[in-house]
Amino acid sequence: MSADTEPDSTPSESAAAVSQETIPDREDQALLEVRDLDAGYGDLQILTDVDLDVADGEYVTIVGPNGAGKSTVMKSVFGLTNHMGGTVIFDGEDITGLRPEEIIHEGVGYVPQNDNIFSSLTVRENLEMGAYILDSVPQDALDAVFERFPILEERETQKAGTMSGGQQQMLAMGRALMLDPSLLLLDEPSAGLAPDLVDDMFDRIDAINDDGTAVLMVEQNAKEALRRCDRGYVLANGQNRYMDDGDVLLNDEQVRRDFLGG
Ligand SMILES: Nc1ncnc2c1ncn2[C@@H]1O[C@H](COP(=O)(O)OP(=O)(O)OP(=O)(O)O)[C@@H](O)[C@H]1O
Repeated sequence: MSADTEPDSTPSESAAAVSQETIPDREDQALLEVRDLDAGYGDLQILTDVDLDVADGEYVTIVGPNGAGKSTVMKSVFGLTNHMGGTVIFDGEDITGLRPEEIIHEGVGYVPQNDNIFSSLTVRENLEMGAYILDSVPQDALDAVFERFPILEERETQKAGTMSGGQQQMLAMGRALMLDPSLLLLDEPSAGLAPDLVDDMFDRIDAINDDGTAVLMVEQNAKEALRRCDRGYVLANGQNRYMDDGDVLLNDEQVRRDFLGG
């Protein structure tokens, strides 16, 4: 569904339409706080007044129609869009307008949807690139990634571009985990995966989150994402529409009808 054909939904009774009043009070444990974010590309504004919170260790997902601006939210948190207004606070620091290299330093890892590996480099070289901001590659981080994704150790010397889609996605995640981020941004991690690999990918994301890393994920596979996450946001036309616990959104009649295909 394109942005200009999005349904003109109104808040339903159960799922909470987002306003400052409905954002939970997570002041004590807030890791990421996005407030009134306006952002876009060049002069083109895509996001308007977007609010979003991720608590320490929380698993949050953003769903919504094609072109809603979901990826733009992720890119904006990671300093890859033109910032036009509002603030992004991470772990108590104002990271609004910082460059991606600076944001990585703060503890945010980002796995983009496309072009998320270096195809001509080996698996190991890709992982080492994940730690490029450090003077040397931390062996314990490499060991932890290999432990989490044993296939990457098996394929250590293989050119990344020759691996399957699922393995490349694991590599992209592994690279982002090399700096042990406290927040991992995942843009469409199941995109392009064979159906039998999608569940495995979601299980791996669950495991990363269970080990304490907060996750902010954009997914087209909205129902499964809402099933797995703690809390979800529905974004449409570059604006917040709903925010609630994943299962509340999943079971909300209007959200289902307008955004989840019934
Ligand atoms: N680099 C760019 N330059 C200009 N416009 C862009 C750029 N990237 C995205 N857009 C536009 O921003 C809008 C939001 O795109 P975005 O990719 O954030 O949406 P999305 O919700 O992630 O969609 P999808 O589910 O299709 O990936 C779209 O109209 C898109 O065409």
